[in-house]
Amino acid sequence: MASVERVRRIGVMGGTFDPIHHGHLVAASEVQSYFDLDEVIFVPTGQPWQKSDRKVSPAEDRYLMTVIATASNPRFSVSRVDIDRPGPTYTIDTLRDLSRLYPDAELFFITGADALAQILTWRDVDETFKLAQFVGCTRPGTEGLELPLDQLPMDRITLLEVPALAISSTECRARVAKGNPTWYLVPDGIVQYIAKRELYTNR
Ligand SMILES: Nc1ncnc2c1ncn2[C@@H]1O[C@H](COP(=O)(O)OP(=O)(O)OP(=O)(O)O)[C@@H](O)[C@H]1O
Ligand SMILES: O=C(O)c1ccc[n+]([C@@H]2O[C@H](COP(=O)([O-])O)[C@@H](O)[C@H]2O)c1
Repeated sequence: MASVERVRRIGVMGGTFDPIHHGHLVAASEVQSYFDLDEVIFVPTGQPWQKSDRKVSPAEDRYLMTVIATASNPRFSVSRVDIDRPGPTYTIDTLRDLSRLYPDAELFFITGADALAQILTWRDVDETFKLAQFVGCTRPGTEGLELPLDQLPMDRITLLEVPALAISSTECRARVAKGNPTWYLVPDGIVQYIAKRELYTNR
């Protein structure tokens, strides 16, 4: 009897990753395991339009850091779709591009609770929910955050408790600027890449 092939399940972890840290990696790993995902694709943003009030490192640096941080996990990969698309980055475009590349796959877009709480401000959000299921991971500091539950399609959203890592890219950048260590907050290769490229030194 011919075996029935399971639909491929792909996680999509979008982020600015400036820099990528262990909070991102643990969230992706937990969602991969919980939903038995075949793969998690990390997608660094091109131009994060909701962060236009701050200086964001060059996309190639953020892309390379994401490659370095994910290289050792056989289920993790990195996509350039957002950094190669000109203009502001919208998740609707990310998911359209990935749906074209993986037409038969089921997509799971992974966010932290803070990003999920802002999701109604995203472009074409109704359409976005049609292209992927959403997974909102708990994140320290977001405990009191109110999700607009009555306005969200909760049948397309799973809230997942992940091991709490109180790490943010903002804190990592601030530590580098002050000369404090980031060892063990980010993978070793990222500490070394930040030093080599002199990122976040405000020079
Ligand atoms: N420690 C964490 N635990 C769980 N999710 C996280 C954590 N840090 C970031 N995320 C989620 O990862 C995604 C990408 O995050 P992003 O690259 O903006 O990192 P960040 O640490 O929030 O950055 P910044 O401090 O610069 O705003 C977002 O959905 C965010 O909510
Ligand atoms: O689609 C949008 O309008 C939109 C607005 C803000 C953020 N996002 C996406 O949310 C993910 C996390 O974003 P950030 O800025 O918190 O790193 C990343 O994939 C962004 O492209 C998407």
